[in-house]
Amino acid sequence: MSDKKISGAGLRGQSAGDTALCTVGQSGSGLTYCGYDISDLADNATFEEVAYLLFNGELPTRGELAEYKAELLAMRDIPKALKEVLKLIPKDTHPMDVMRTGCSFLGNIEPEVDFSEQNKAANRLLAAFPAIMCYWYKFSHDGVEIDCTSEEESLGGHFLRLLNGESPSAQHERVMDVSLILYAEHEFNASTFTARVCASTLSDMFSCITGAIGTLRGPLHGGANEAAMDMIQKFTSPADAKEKMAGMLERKEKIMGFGHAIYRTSDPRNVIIKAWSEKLAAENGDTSLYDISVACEEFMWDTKKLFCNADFFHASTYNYMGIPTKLFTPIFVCSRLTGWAAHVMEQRSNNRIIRPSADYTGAEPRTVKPISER
Ligand SMILES: CC(=O)SCCNC(=O)CCNC(=O)[C@H](O)C(C)(C)COP(=O)(O)OP(=O)(O)OC[C@H]1O[C@@H](n2cnc3c(N)ncnc32)[C@H](O)[C@@H]1OP(=O)(O)O
Ligand SMILES: O=C([O-])CC(=O)C(=O)O
Repeated sequence: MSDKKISGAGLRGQSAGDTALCTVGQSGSGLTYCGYDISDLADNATFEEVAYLLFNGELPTRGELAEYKAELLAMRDIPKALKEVLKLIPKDTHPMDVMRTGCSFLGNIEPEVDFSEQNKAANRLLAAFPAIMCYWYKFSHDGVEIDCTSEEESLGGHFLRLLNGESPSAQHERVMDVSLILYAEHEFNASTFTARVCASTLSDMFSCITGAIGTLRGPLHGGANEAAMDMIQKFTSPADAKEKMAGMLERKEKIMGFGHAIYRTSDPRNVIIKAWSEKLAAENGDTSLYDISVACEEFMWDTKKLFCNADFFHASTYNYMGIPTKLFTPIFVCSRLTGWAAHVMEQRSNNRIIRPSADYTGAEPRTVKPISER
């Protein structure tokens, strides 16, 4: 697969516009946000700094960061009307549909009136998404109406606090922070492109993000972290994993969490999240899920030259932190919102409606026969 030409269906290999936000597969370890390598950001920045970077083009100073974090902290709670809507959504609804509805409804009651409010709208969603997810989850699953505020310093810590009702350990807070950094931005991926197409019609921020959530939901995109978890938890050992994966490949099934539309030999986010998965496995004392995941990685590379994308080791990482599988993709939303919103702003700053052409493959020109003659 490494020598496969990037062309053909799915607009692969075609440039669909300019961006100053991100490069994928070009320099450094292969992923940069506004010129910063992803491994540098994962080692030396926080998610709030990355959000600020994507929205403003520069990393914040100490003062700017403190101000930004205070602004986000003040916007974490969600309105009563939104809580009432979330309470109506059944327990067996997919949480991505909850995120989509939550985002859309917030746009009903706190609309972006004009583009001068775009940063406010983006920051509001960034601050409120953990509450939308956890309020619905805790109410529908445990019948508990949680307090959606917290004094946790980071958004990652805030999410874990709402989910578990207690402050996370420093290690878990940092893992969540790194995970949010890794998922924040990725150039013209399918969900971001959705957001940009919507933005190009001069639609509002909430519509752009709602559409992007629907696109991220699919298992070929963000939904792969959940699908990978469903798969690895069926494997009983590394040997069992290899045997069952061989069967899946024989049946021409897609193995979720492997392969990528742009990267050819590795996804730079994998090595970072994999290292955290290993640390959490050691902390947990039961390394079997990590060992199984490593066996999957080896098997897929040896047999198909397919590598883990960002999603694969996120599955074991989140599982080791006790996060329910169905919340994996919504966490991706909490992070990627930053990339989506930054692309909406960028599209608006130099807009032309996105409207490609199609090659027609249908019937030759013909006339309508009266219905009595058909
Ligand atoms: C954060 C993210 O969104 S990362 C992506 C998450 N998605 C997944 O993990 C889903 C599983 N992976 C896939 O379906 C694909 O690799 C995608 C959607 C990510 C990329 O799709 P494409 O760009 O079409 O893949 P690509 O052209 O590299 O595929 C090459 C070949 O490898 C096969 N292949 C690619 N990924 C996989 C996989 N995970 N399992 C089995 N076979 C695969 C393809 O079927 C294709 O075979 P073919 O040439 O016989 O048709
Ligand atoms: O770029 C892509 O096609 C998918 C991806 O990895 C992402 O959105 O993070």
